[in-house]
Amino acid sequence: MFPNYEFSFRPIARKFVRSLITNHGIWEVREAIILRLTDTTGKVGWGEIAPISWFGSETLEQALDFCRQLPEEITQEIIFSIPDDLPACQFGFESALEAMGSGEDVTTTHAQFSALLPAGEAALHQWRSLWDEGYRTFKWKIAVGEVAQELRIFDLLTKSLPASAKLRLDANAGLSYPEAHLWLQACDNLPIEVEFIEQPLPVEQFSQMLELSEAYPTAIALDESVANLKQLAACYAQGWREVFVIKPAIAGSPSCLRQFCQQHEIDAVFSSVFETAIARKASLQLAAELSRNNRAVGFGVNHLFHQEAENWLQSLWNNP
Ligand SMILES: O=C(O)CCC(=O)C1=CC=C[C@@H](O)[C@@H]1C(=O)O
Ligand SMILES: [Mg+2]
Repeated sequence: MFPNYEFSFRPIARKFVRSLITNHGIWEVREAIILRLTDTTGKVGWGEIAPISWFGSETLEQALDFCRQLPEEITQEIIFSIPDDLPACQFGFESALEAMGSGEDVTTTHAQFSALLPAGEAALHQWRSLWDEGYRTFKWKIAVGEVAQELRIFDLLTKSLPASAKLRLDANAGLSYPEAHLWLQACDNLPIEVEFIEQPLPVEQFSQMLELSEAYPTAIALDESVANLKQLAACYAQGWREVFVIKPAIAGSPSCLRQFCQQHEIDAVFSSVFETAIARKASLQLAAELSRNNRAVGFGVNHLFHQEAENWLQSLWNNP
């Protein structure tokens, strides 16, 4: 018989310092659910449910409905039977359970993180302060503005970044097939390394992305195409062996994710979903366990939020 856990939850909302602009649109506020499990000995485990519905996870409302229909006392059996169409809930509850016996924070330096740059020419003005903070890998959103203008900014950016910097481009599925060719050609013979172009085409154009991955030296990373475990397994089964961007907080069950990554040894880049310190800790622990090829993790996003609010959440988590 599994032990019971006292369960409580509440929605939270955190405003981005400045709107996050991607091909998916403009994102002003990051909403999520913070949950707490308390076992019979009084040990507490915090979890976070941070859906991204336009990536294919459940919506925040669906996650709230799921939490509302649960009893105040839940068991591991309930947690491990959360359906696959609620991947953010699977992550939130299972990582809260794992947090009960939580180990120390994973120590990482900024050099092991990739910092997210603002879309458009604002990137030209922001990279230096992030470089000074210690970041050496940067991600820039493309397919937000007009392609010729973005290629011009890209040229300036690759010439202004130090030669040891690495740059990732994230199209959020917003390029056309011809534009993807243009960007991949523009990535050749540059003064800095373009590590990969992330999700250049829509999810349904998998075969075109597989073809692009074999046609150019610059790697392609799937993100929206592999947002949850079912998609991850499907793309692997269809032959994808380049980069997989894994967002643990929306991928689903951490134990199933571990099993998949250990079984298939994929080239994974772990990525933030703009979570609080609660899901960040659980995600970075998974990244530390499952990352290969020494790729920076896409968690250089704290600068996108007002830090005083983040500190309050950190204290909530440290002093239940
Ligand atoms: O992966 C990173 O470097 C930072 C996180 C990040 O870029 C994203 C998080 C969530 C949704 C998207 O806006 C975006 C992405 O597409 O990877
Ligand atoms: Mg992405």
